Amino acid sequence: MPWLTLFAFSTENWNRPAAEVAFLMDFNRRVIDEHGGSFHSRGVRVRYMGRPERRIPQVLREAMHDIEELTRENDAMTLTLAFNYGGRDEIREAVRRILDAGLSSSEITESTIAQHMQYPDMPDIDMLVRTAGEHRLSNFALWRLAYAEMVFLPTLWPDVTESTVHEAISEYRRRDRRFGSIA
Ligand SMILES: CC(C)=CCC/C(C)=C/CC/C(C)=C/COP(=O)(O)OP(=O)(O)O
Repeated sequence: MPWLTLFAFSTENWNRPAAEVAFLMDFNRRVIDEHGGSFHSRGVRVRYMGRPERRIPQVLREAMHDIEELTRENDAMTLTLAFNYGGRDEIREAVRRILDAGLSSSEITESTIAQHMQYPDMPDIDMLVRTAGEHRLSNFALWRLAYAEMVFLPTLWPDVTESTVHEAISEYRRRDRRFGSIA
């Protein structure tokens, strides 16, 4: 199954001016209102990654929950919206779960950490696309990006079209993924 994850609001984005935060909350609500039905009819499973319980307006939290429930059984693709999400926060949460489960230090492997993240079934990321000419991770998916191919584009997010996506995929196909090996 293909996986696509969009970084829609970070744990640091609360530091933006209140009007911008309100815009992003509203924008994300509109994504659900305007596209939720089409995601469902195309068999897309929509999931939210991050901390919905913290500071998110209730009306948006309910809409997030509803679209997750509606699309739960879909299997054409998983669209994860990283919302109120931070890569460090995700790792911190996994460590907390491991301690709560009473695991001892000898039981901690890389797989144990991955298995205690919010979505243990989520695979490592193959390609990261960062838009707007920025060249940083901004606390996104730190664990799963270990061997991701990074594609940086000058295009601003609102200007991204299908052809921008094809361009990024073509760039990815030119890459030689070695995972620490030599071949
Ligand atoms: C549904 C959807 C995909 C909405 C998109 C709206 C959008 C582009 C929101 C930006 C949110 C975000 C997490 C930016 C990450 O970089 P940053 O700008 O917070 O980090 P930086 O300050 O390090 O550049």
